[in-house]
Amino acid sequence: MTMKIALGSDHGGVALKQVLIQFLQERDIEVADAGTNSDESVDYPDFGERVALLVVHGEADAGIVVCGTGIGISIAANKVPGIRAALVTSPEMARLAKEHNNANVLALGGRILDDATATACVAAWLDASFEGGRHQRRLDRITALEEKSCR
Ligand SMILES: O=C(CO)[C@H](O)[C@H](O)COP(=O)(O)O
Repeated sequence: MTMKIALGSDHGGVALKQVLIQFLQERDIEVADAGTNSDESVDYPDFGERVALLVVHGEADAGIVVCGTGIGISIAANKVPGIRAALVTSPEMARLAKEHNNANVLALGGRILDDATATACVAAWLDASFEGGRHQRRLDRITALEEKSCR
């Protein structure tokens, strides 16, 4: 079955988002582009929310969010219960974000990473598998924390 990934960015991440869309399509991965699609200044929480909702509603298998640093848009995506957005700057972090954290959203900085490093991060995240075990116990604690703080 084809995997579907939702991508969203602000103006600081739009150029990298386009590079990543092409990279994913070359790997036969279906893409849902949640915008933005120009250099015009926009607010990253809107696009972090869009991607996060596509993922938690099951309309995408996972998401990628990009802003200038990746910081703001990852904070925004992580406000949606069920999202584990990981901001990474290296392929090793990206691999561990899947193996240990089962990150369902990858966050990248369009003004921080060059295209080759960013695509290597995405490849490492996609190719890795969640290890479960002690890591699942910790994710269960995060889910419990979400439920506790939403009450
Ligand atoms: O990285 C970001 C948030 O973490 C944004 O992309 C950045 O703050 C946008 O800045 P500006 O409006 O000056 O282009």
